[in-house]
Amino acid sequence: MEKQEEQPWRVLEFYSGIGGMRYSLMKAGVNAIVVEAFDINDTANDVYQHNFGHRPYQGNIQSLTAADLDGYSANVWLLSPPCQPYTRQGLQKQSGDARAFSFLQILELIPHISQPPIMLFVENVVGFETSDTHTKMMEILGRSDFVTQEFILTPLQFGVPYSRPRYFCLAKRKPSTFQNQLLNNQLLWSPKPLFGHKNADDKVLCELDEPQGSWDKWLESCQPIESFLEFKNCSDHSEPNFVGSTNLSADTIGALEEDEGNGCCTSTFDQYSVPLSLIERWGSAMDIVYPDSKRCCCFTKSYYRYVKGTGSLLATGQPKIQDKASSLKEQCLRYFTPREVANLHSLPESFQFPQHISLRQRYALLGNSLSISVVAPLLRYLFAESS
Ligand SMILES: C[S@@+](CC[C@H](N)C(=O)[O-])C[C@H]1O[C@@H](n2cnc3c(N)ncnc32)[C@H](O)[C@@H]1O
Repeated sequence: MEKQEEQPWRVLEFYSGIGGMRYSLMKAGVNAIVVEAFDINDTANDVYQHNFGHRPYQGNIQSLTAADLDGYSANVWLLSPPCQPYTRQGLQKQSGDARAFSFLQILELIPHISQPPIMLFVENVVGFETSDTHTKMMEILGRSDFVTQEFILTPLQFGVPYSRPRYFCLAKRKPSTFQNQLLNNQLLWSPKPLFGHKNADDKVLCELDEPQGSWDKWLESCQPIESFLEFKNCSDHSEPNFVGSTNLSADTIGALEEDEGNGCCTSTFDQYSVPLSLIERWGSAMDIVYPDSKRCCCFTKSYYRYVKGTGSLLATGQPKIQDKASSLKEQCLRYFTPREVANLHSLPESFQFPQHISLRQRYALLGNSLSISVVAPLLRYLFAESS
């Protein structure tokens, strides 16, 4: 779809979830409107509607036709398709996984749309870039006259103490061009081009190629986890030790009340403490961080349901027992609250869950979402200097 000067870009948000792409677009500050969002999940759509006042189209993306898409006169597509076909925990069936069908099918429609999108943005897990779905995506984009630049980036590179490396594909249809055309057809591991490093010479290009080993060097410039917490202490429920003057968010209180209503919690903060039985059984597999840590692990949709590999736990014990030798039981371990996970995903303060969304659903929806601190600068770069 061609665009008139000064008109806002018309965006379609596929696999919208709780709206991470839309928040990123807002944060990027580009002149764009989301003309429709699409998600099959009722609960995700409740949250999206609660925050944006618009309910996404609730159907299977696989059933959309070229005529349906023509009807939106959109010129930008944002897509964050399911990642299970490519995750290490999954069976890695890639394009053979039913959850990958809708993504390939929607891309296959591009040549059949009377005015195809000018820009495309795809987010997925690391591992996608070596999948056969990726090969097919690149083949369709090439056939449809798109030029691509790909990135693997993590919030750690943007000052956020959160390790969530993700794959991103930015695509522009000719004659549109990227700000830095030297990076066409490359996979980059550095955010430098997003910060206006326009004239990439060979030296910079080598640096951009560095795989993840070098991520540690970004840690020093990250804020401590403490800046993302809404409360610190899990041991003394009568006197919660709030960080700064912040009170618990309406979100957290909502989740607590709702779960108390189900009779599964006796004291306000109990549901965030890690039970001793879990510590005894899984202690050695837990990723434990402290308020002054500069890194925590990726929160997945199974956080709070399973311990291993689903996200970090917070030790809120006194600094003097912050050493490995001290018993885990003394370290006062707790889960990050949904609001804290939202903060680490850089969702805005205004983001809220409707009351009826349970604690587990909140974690699941957040685990599926994305880092706005990473996606916003990528979108700004994608939209820049488009001709
Ligand atoms: C990785 S999540 C994307 C989350 C989103 N970016 C956010 O910020 O919350 C994938 C989303 O795609 C939705 N989904 C998966 N398959 C779908 C399909 N065939 N049609 C419509 N939505 C689908 C899921 O319900 C889920 O919300």
